Amino acid sequence: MSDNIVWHEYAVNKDVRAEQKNQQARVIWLTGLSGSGKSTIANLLEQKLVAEGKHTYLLDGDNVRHGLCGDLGFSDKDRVENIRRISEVAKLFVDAGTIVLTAFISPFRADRDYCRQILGAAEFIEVFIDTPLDVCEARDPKGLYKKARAGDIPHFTGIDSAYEAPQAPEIQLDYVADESATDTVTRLYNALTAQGLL
Ligand SMILES: Nc1ncnc2c1ncn2[C@@H]1O[C@H](COP(=O)(O)OS(=O)(=O)O)[C@@H](OP(=O)(O)O)[C@H]1O
Ligand SMILES: Nc1ncnc2c1ncn2[C@@H]1O[C@H](COP(=O)(O)OP(=O)(O)O)[C@@H](O)[C@H]1O
Repeated sequence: MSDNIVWHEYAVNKDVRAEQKNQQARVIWLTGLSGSGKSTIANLLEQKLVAEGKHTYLLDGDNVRHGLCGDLGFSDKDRVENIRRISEVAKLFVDAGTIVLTAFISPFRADRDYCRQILGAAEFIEVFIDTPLDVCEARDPKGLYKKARAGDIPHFTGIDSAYEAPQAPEIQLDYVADESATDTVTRLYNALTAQGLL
């Protein structure tokens, strides 16, 4: 942090903004391997929340890497910086009273915990999409696993770059063979409401 900077408090704060939107602002942080279903699930869940009149914003790995994080690659160091920036952006959206959905691999526990720490535990909901590597690889929606196995993509998560599974996520979505994405999202939605997280 720079020297000589002082935080300003404003009258219109996070609570006022969230109350105006009639919702509890928070981050629903989806984490899992490439192909585990993060983007698909985030997309369907956001549609469901918007249909209920909620105010949302979806931050997606591939999309953010086209702009804000366009200078970052997939070394451990760059992934740490990627998740740090996303965490700060998510915090700003929560400050704006928004329900934020994030869809990043976010492979390192310490980086997810950083987001939990800067937001506060009540505002950070970690959702582990626990789709096994062999299923993700069989799906291979973008053909990236095939390229990674051929040696064309170095540091690919699950192949030659680590994924540290959450140890105590608020919600764990266990893989259910042949379950549709819509049914998985219903499972997630029901878990969120049952725990009073929406
Ligand atoms: N080396 C390597 N490892 C993993 N993923 C790779 C890699 N190279 C490119 N991609 C594509 O980038 C998407 C992951 O970006 P993220 O910002 O979510 O990654 S991270 O959280 O910083 O680890 C990821 O998107 P998803 O498949 O949606 O997870 C891939 O499309
Ligand atoms: N139950 C499910 N939940 C999520 N995705 C599923 C499910 N069943 C099959 N899929 C498919 O798996 C792929 C997941 O890809 P994607 O959402 O891009 O994952 P990620 O964002 O984690 O890389 C999609 O092609 C999706 O249609």
